[in-house]
Amino acid sequence: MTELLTIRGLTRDFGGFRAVDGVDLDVAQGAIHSVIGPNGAGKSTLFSLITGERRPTAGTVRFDGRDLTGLAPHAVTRAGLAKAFQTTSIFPRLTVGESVCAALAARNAQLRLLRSRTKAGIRAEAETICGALGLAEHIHRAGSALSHGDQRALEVALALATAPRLLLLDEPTAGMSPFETKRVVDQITGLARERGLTVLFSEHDLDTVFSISDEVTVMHQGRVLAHGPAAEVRANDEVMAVYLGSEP
Ligand SMILES: Nc1ncnc2c1ncn2[C@@H]1O[C@H](COP(=O)(O)OP(=O)(O)OP(=O)(O)O)[C@@H](O)[C@H]1O
Repeated sequence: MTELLTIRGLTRDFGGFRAVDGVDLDVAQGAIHSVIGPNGAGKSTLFSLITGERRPTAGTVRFDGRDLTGLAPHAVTRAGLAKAFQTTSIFPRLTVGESVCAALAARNAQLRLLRSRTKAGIRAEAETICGALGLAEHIHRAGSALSHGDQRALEVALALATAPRLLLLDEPTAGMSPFETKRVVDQITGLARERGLTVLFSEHDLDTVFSISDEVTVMHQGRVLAHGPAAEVRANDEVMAVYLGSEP
């Protein structure tokens, strides 16, 4: 299988504390790959090293054969990697449709596609993205008026508007009810399969992880404790001991 993202020896120190410690990670093209681990394992820090929000102390990040190590976030996005939930990225006063159109227009301007795309074309693409995330009925509502689950779906829509090849989702279901969790997870999985998107996500809910992941990487104290196909990781006693020992 072709690897889209290849991480080697990725390390990040905060003062004398090593939050991410020599992580190797391969994400295959088209895979849904999750990173799990107890609180403080280093998942969010790892993601921020991939997106360029933080610079690694050591190690490399390669994406589709290109070295992205230490690049600024906008350069990483331009390379085809988008992360949802890194900030509250929705525009509260714009409607859902306007927000997605703004994100699409920004991407087109960046790629100098503006002249080849009509406003109607952008609106049609925004409608497709909103429809895929269950937001069609909210297209004329302000982002701030949406439920928590719909706001998260909008954040995924904004990330998708950058036309990524790899979508990074940091705890996509945090704070959601079981009903909302199922809806968002089904939509993300459906989108990924339909568009051939590669997804790397961190998640606390193990039922979600094992139901949708092709591959699972388990982190503990900044290191990779285990990785492999979801069924294999689930059957790993050491992994379960870490969870039972440190998770409520
Ligand atoms: N800016 C920082 N300065 C100092 N220490 C930090 C900083 N950011 C994170 N850490 C520490 O690094 C470790 C890893 O944190 P990180 O947020 O990456 O873990 P996590 O696996 O994402 O946790 P959670 O599941 O709770 O979100 C933690 O011990 C945290 O306290």
